[in-house]
Amino acid sequence: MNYAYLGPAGTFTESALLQVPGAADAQRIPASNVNVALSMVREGAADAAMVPIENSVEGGVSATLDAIAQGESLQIVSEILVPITFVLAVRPGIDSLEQIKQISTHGHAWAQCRLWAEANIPGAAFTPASSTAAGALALEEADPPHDAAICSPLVAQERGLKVLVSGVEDNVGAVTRFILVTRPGRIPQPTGVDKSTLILPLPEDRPGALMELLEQFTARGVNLSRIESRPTGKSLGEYFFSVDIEGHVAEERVAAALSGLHRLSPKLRFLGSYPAAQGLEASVDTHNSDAAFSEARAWVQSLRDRV
Ligand SMILES: O=C(O)C(=O)C[C@]1(C(=O)O)C=C[C@@H](O)C=C1
Repeated sequence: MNYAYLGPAGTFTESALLQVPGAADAQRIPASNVNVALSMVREGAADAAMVPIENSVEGGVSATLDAIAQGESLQIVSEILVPITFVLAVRPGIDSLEQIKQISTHGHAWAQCRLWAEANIPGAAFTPASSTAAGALALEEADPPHDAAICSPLVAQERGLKVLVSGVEDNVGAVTRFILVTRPGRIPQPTGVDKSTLILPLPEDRPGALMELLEQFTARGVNLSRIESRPTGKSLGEYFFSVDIEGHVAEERVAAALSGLHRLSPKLRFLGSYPAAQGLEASVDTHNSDAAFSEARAWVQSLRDRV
């Protein structure tokens, strides 16, 4: 196996990848952005890609949500959670916060440190970097493009960067969720604590259309753990929904919800069922259990057999 990931080395995405069994000894290919990492999988240059999808403070990572919703189909095979803490690393010659005029980091990291930055370096101009590690590595250049970078403590330590302040995040205990993506293939076996990800286009723009889709989950006792709307990019006001549900397609109630959704929105995209990184086994009412579904199906069949 070889793995593409949002690079360069030292990103939080690489920390997530290193949690995948075997990845530490496998070939790891840094990509300059999420689209490049996913294209490498689509084109066969990588077997899998690790990309960020959701942060507990900043919400969904739009680049990933959009890239997996369109283009050739991909499949999520696992998810990894990484606790997030940031340090403020500076270029040589910077000894105080007042000297910082230019700062860089990944947009998602900046959003997680905005209040700290407003209070402590109010005059500093922000330039987005392709990742936290890319912003930090630029500090090593002969003539760095910025005075400071917000990055992981690990990359600062590994590169021997000068850290002026640690723990600059606004929310202690933040977590980012990453997904491991492959070309469509076998779906991981259910573990009892699983998630499934779907892309749901609204079949038509009319009152109650979203409600009808959501009812498919409610009626089968399927819990949603994330729902986000994203523009399709085609015209103003045209959106699709990116949804995570608790449960595995091998479970009857999930399969029944999917089949109802497919009738309402035939262009829906199933992005995979995979083990949840945390959580409890979904509590399923007796009437939504696999046994209740098979019994009901057998009963209806017995009636249809008499036709
Ligand atoms: O820049 C990195 O190090 C990343 O792995 C990307 C990313 C993200 O996209 O959210 C990952 C974790 C942090 O929340 C900040 C940035």
